[in-house]
Amino acid sequence: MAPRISPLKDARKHVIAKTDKTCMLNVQYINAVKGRGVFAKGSISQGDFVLEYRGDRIPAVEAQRRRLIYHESCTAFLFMFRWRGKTWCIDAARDEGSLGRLVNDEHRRPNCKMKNIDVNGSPHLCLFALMDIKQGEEISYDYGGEDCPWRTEVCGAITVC
Ligand SMILES: C[S@@+](CC[C@H](N)C(=O)[O-])C[C@H]1O[C@@H](n2cnc3c(N)ncnc32)[C@H](O)[C@@H]1O
Repeated sequence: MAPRISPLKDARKHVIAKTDKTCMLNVQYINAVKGRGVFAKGSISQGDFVLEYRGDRIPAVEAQRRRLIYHESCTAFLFMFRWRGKTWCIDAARDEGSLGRLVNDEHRRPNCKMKNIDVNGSPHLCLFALMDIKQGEEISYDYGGEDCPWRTEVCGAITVC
């Protein structure tokens, strides 16, 4: 059997090639509230690189401008992060078929974590598995922040989460 490639090397390989692990992941429609999600087609081991959140990398000021002009459903694709002392954003609003933009939020028991990795001097947001993930499980991570309305609203009723 071929030796296991390190998760970081695997991430860099996919970042450079701009590819998703479509042999390991697929997209499924979940329901009208959540929309689509990304699911494991096979088992994923704790620590593995899962996918990159790909999109346009833009400075915070440009993200702010786009937030004002985008339809509300598109602002969910603006992922803010810090890099070298400044705030940046990956804007994945444009659907280019990448899987990263379709991963849903889970703040109680996420199975992945978003990490910022340096590839040839540029930051890239990559998901790594926090635990072993079984075939058929939904890939999730904690979006962070506190402004995710679905965490507290269920069919119009307010619940305590
Ligand atoms: C980055 S998109 C994720 C992909 C999205 N599900 C789709 O089908 O396009 C973020 C949006 O997905 C939905 N979403 C993400 N996590 C959710 C959750 N835990 N419960 C309900 N909706 C969620 C919200 O509508 C959110 O604005």
